[in-house]
Amino acid sequence: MTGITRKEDWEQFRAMGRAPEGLRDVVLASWQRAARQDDLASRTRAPLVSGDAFAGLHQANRDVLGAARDHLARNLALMRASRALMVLCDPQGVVLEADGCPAVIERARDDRLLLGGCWDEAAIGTNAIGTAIHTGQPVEIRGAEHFCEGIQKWNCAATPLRHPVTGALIGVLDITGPSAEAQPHAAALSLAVAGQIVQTLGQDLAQERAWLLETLLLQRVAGDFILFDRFGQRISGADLAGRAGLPGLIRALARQPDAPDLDALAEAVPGAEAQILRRGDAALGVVLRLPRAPLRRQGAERPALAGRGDDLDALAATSALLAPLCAQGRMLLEARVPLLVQGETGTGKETLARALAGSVAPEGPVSLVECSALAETAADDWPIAGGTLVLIEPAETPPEAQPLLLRRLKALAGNGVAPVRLIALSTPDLAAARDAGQLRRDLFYRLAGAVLRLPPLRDRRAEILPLLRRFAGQAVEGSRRSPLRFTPAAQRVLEAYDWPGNLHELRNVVLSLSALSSSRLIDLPDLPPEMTQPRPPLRESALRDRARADVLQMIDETGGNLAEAARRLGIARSTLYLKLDSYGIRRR
Ligand SMILES: Nc1ncnc2c1ncn2[C@@H]1O[C@H](COP(=O)(O)OP(=O)(O)OP(=O)(O)O)[C@@H](O)[C@H]1O
Repeated sequence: MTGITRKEDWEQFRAMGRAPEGLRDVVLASWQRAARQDDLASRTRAPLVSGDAFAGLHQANRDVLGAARDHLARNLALMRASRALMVLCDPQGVVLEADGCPAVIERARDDRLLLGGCWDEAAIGTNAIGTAIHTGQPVEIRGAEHFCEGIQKWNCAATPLRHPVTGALIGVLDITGPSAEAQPHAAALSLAVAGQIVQTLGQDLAQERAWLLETLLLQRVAGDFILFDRFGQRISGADLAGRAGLPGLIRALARQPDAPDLDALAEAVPGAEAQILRRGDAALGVVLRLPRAPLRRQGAERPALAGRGDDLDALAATSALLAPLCAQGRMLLEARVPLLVQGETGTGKETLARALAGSVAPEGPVSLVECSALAETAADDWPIAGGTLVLIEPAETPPEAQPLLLRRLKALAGNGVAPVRLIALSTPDLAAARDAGQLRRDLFYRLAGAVLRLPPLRDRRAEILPLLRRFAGQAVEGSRRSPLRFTPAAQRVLEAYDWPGNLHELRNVVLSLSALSSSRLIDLPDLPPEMTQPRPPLRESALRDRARADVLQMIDETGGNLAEAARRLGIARSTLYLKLDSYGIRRR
């Protein structure tokens, strides 16, 4: 602890630039910065931002203001009793909130230690707010340690506030009182209240993250995704942190959700689709849906996820139900019978197709084609020299592209030199799509040489716990966290749940729980409420009515956009069409 800085010390420094003995380093460094600014010494009070600018700052800093509100109110009586003010500033030192002893407020008004006053060092020299911002450390500045004489009537103690997620400076909490009156605990109190505000902000943000995860779970997102909060921090999903500028892009997206820079995003993650998640008017996060493997050209390198021979063995070993499917699939594919793999979303159709392709033709390329993206003219780059062609959702092939698809398939079959193996993956019943006139009959018979049906997870309950453990392990890969464990009660609920989104849903639930759990042990209260709340038994007709109501509500919510409605329901578009048909609803 060093001695008290007297007015003479400050005058000596001003006149001769000589630092008084015992002056604290933090004060000396700040004085030297201030002395380099020509016009600063003559300032008598802090500058004021305009009313409009202040309103903008209030809005921009609403998170920290919201987190601070209760703490400021709770300390008001103490501030009044100790003849002091508690002041909250933004990261540039502009006062956003100030309250305390009325007599002190009156005096502080003259110096503009009030809403909109700017207490940055560059604006009014050495003071606790400005110096805490400059150094990033808590600091106390007493009486004559202030560089501008007009504000030497104050003692102030300030603590920088740091964002609980990003660590960025988000404001300053300051306690100021007259220098003639001792404020022995001001520094400690400023430190304590600043800590409480940051803690509350952290809790608010944790709630936001939980809301984002729940929202995503309810949407039953199929396929791979990455969920970000509005600060560009990844909450769940694949780690693409290495992609240049991705967090910045996500922050920009969440800040300006109505004019997203989709070009920049497409450049960072080609083919990804961004959806802003909003609660009321506030954009709280962004989910990036990652593209499926794109169309692969002949001879293209095998996709990273491509199956290998041992993948099929591993898949077969998962359950007694998958083993015969894997064995039959392999024999059929070896005999070049076109395979149709049929199953609800997330039952593992693509995984099975890749494993089959890898086991039968380990060296050949695996080419995936999204049939919904086929156009009348765009199939020239199909592989025709061996390998496996996987057609995803053939029922979604636009009608105008179906003749071309048929011609292509005929050509592939007739290529005796290096014939292509064919696997089609369909979520809706492809025969029903054929009967509904959605898919040409000749196309259907060319694709469905043999049908492999992947049952939904609710009919493969023996796989649930092993999958749970596998996904829990995947969730912590590359991190120091330990895999989640599940209490017996939680395991029973998870095993009994119906999993309408199948493995996608199971994986999403485990990834989300893993991201949120600090204890690493999941019990009943941690599970999504829809799993633990008892549901009254419904008769079949009531079930159908409810499903119909859900579908219609989603279509309503998406303004009639069927593709979007299907995506949010977690079903293929063709399935939605079939459902609408079965409800007797005509679509445009
Ligand atoms: N046996 C398995 N073990 C572990 N993970 C699996 C297994 N089978 C599938 N998965 C994972 O489950 C998810 C769903 O699998 P997949 O994408 O193959 O299903 P799908 O039926 O093709 O889904 P969709 O109809 O939505 O395209 C994927 O994340 C996949 O990696």
